[in-house]
Amino acid sequence: MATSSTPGPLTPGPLLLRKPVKIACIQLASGADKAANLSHAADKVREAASSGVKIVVLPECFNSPYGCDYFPSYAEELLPSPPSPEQSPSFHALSAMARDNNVYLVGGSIPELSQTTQSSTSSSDKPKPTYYNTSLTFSPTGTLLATHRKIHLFDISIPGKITFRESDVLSPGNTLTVVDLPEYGRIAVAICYDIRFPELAMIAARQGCFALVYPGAFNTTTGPLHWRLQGQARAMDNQIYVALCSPARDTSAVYHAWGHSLVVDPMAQVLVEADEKETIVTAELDGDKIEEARKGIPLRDQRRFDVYLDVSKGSKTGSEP
Ligand SMILES: NC(=O)CCC(=O)C(=O)O
Repeated sequence: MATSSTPGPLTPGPLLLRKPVKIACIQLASGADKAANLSHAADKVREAASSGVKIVVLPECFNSPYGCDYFPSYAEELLPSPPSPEQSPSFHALSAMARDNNVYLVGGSIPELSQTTQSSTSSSDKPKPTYYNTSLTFSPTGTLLATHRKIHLFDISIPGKITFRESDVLSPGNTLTVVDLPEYGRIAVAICYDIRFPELAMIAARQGCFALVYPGAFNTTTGPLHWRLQGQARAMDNQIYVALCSPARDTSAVYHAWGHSLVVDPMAQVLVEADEKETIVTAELDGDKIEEARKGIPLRDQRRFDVYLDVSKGSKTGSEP
């Protein structure tokens, strides 16, 4: 199940990933038709599972176009859990994809609608819609294991290139998501822009995860600069596997995703990387590789938390402003 706490003691090395496991990132081509996107995703999950994959990852906003104008009209209610099929066709489709193919499924992300009632002194309390960018992870029996709401919203402005403000429409989540996959170990799930915040990845790694999994949709400005680099950096910092799963690029859409879904190993080597077209990339994850990396370069035992106990407050010895 998902946890959201401060880091506990490190899990002893060999237990991080109990046995090798094959992961797939489905670089899905989706369009404006949600039902068609769900059905296409189901076909691709079946295809991935037929090659022995046990952990399948879908991209950010896999069932809709990506953009602030689209979030409200594609949003689904996820509460109560499980929601009814009317509230969330995507929840039910993802659960069936996991169950029918006997895989763990990190179900990309979907826009989530949460109807919160504002308490007020007036007699008519009106529900206020709140939207999140939310990732659901299912077990091989189709049970929901974790819900991650994107914590860091994608608000950037690079003049002449790209301006995007998720926070115009979306609200941020507030919890780190670590998911136990009983046969294998733990993974962390976060969404796209979350990858730019190494603190999140480090906490997850220190909670004993063997992989950081990011459904994402970088763009054609920052993608070539930072997508692969971020994946390699998080893997290198934490000596852990990293999987990034993008939508395929659709140049007729408003937002042009970078693509290039990839898997990086604990020594920060890219094991597999797509181009921009629809495809499935797979890689075998092996716990021994994590141990090997950590034995050779023993960062775990060399950290100086006595010096940088809390980065938000500067160094512990504190000579900087
Ligand atoms: N969907 C996103 O969060 C995009 C993030 C991105 O492109 C970046 O540069 O960061």
